[in-house]
Amino acid sequence: MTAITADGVSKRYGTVTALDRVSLSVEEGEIFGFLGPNGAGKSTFINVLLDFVRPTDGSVELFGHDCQGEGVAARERVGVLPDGYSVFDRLTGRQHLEYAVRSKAAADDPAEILDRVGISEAADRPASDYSTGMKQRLILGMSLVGDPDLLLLDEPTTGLDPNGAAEIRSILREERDRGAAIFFSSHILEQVEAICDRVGILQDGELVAVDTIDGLRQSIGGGTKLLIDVDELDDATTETVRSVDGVETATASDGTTLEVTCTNDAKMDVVVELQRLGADVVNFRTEEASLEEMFAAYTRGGRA
Ligand SMILES: Nc1ncnc2c1ncn2[C@@H]1O[C@H](COP(=O)(O)OP(=O)(O)OP(=O)(O)O)[C@@H](O)[C@H]1O
Repeated sequence: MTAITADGVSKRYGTVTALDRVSLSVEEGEIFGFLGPNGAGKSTFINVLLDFVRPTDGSVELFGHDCQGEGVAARERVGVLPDGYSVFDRLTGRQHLEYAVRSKAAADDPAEILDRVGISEAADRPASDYSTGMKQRLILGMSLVGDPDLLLLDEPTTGLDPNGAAEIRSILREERDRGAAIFFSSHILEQVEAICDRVGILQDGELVAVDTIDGLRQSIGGGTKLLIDVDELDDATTETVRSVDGVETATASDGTTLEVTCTNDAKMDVVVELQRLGADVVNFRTEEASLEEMFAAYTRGGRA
């Protein structure tokens, strides 16, 4: 079933267009990454889904229920980790979970969830004593109560160290595997690349691309990255390679390594050009473009 359906959603604050005709859908059993730089409109979109913000135009549905007209029904099957959440300072982690279980009339064991999100040691300490990462884990734990069919997570890995972020990703995969839809916003590209089935790229309120990571790679022309070791490398050589047809970027790294992103067709042209310039190619390897490079290609404009 379709978990999220957004149809032409716009939100304007005075002269600021926070969302500009955003249309997308997210299915159950998929992890959708909502990616964009600061101020792109990610939180505004999640807030529209939660009916904290009313759209200026367009509509959004969760499981076929209009988020604005049928808000209670729309949010019934949803677990949320909002932007700028706060904890109840005097309640312990366990009491937070007990509260979530009661308010959702669920049957979860708070101890099990605390263990799952890695804070069982701190279960009986007041949440005011928790670090940022522990609070994040606690709120994520609360969002998991009742096995929701959709998890809406605004920057879920903020404040976590790399191991913590990896643990959270593995919880999200488990949730996806039991059939939940997961929608999470992030400006951290690696987080999205590591886990998402599909990605939407938001730029100045506009959805400039929606695809799988592989699909995005293909649509930027193969997005091949070449790493070419040469005997000597100067600025003029790098500059000339940059002007070869089909080359997106060319940068010198480590003194004698040239990093080039280009279309598949341009690969050989780059090598031929280097030879023409008299550079001796010592080693040559290719890598797939990272999400970071794709993101740069999209947000520079002209790619959508
Ligand atoms: N209540 C508001 N009043 C006026 N402008 C707002 C309001 N909320 C958001 N905006 C503006 O809308 C735009 C999108 O903001 P939003 O918080 O949705 O971005 P974001 O992608 O979540 O950013 P970040 O990654 O920094 O959290 C920004 O220009 C912001 O200043």
